[in-house]
Amino acid sequence: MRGPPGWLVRSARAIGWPVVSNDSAAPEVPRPAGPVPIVVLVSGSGTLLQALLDASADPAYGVRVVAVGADRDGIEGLARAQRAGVPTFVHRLRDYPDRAAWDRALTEDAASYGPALVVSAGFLKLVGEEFLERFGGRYLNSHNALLPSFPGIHGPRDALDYGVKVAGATLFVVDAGVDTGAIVAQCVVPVEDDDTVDTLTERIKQAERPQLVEWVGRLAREGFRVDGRRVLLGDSAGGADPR
Ligand SMILES: Nc1nc2c(c(=O)[nH]1)N[C@@H](CN(C=O)c1ccc(C(=O)N[C@@H](CCC(=O)O)C(=O)O)cc1)CN2
Ligand SMILES: NCC(=O)N[C@@H]1O[C@H](COP(=O)([O-])[O-])[C@@H](O)[C@H]1O
Repeated sequence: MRGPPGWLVRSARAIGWPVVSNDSAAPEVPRPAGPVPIVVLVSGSGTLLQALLDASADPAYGVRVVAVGADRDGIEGLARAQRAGVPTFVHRLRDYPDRAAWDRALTEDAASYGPALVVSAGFLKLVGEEFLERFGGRYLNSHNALLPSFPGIHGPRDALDYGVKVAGATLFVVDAGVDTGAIVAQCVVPVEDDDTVDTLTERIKQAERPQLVEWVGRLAREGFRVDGRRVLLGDSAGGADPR
């Protein structure tokens, strides 16, 4: 995958946030002062979201969760956002005539908060073309398996069924495939002989939370670009320091 195309760079910059790009014609702009705004998408208990909320309480982290979106009501992830005073929005697939209409509503709501990055943290829906056109190259997903093994929504179960000896989590830049985007970071945990899906899922999450916090912070603070299968941080990407 190439870096974001020129029009996407311009649309990100239109809201005041630089996207480091392969497009040498796209002018660099200085990063605005203040924390980098992110929108987080959730479908469940939201412990990854909580890790981001906790980290962003420290101004030195440099990231602010400006909104939390979900595909369902009544989940602890939304309650965590509300307790933190963060606005929420919900779009249930079944409330829309088709998937494209749902994708458009999700895209528009997320975009209305002006995020520099969107982060899926346990969001159990595939986003569509409109979402990827708006947020392509700046939409991250944390997945509870060591990609490219065990994509989908049952990573720990599929890993156990296969009999692997290590499992883990992958943070990647989402593309149009399912869990196929360029990898930002991976962490590894052992699989124990007596593991159940629940124990392995929890062990993975314990490693996944600090990984997510560390890398969302670095990507947001330093800028990045996608070069083929590699994700390069601002300085190593040869781009201008976004600060
Ligand atoms: N276009 C993409 N959207 C998203 C990706 C992605 O790689 N490409 N990653 C996800 C999260 N994800 C795993 O990390 C994931 C989410 C959902 C599915 C999926 O098959 N969902 C079904 C519904 C399944 C169900 O609810 O039982 C669906 O959307 O219809 C696979 C992987 C974030 N979005
Ligand atoms: N493929 C998507 C997927 O399965 N995502 C996984 O859901 C969990 C969310 O936990 P949380 O709700 O406690 O943050 C995380 O482990 C995340 O990788």
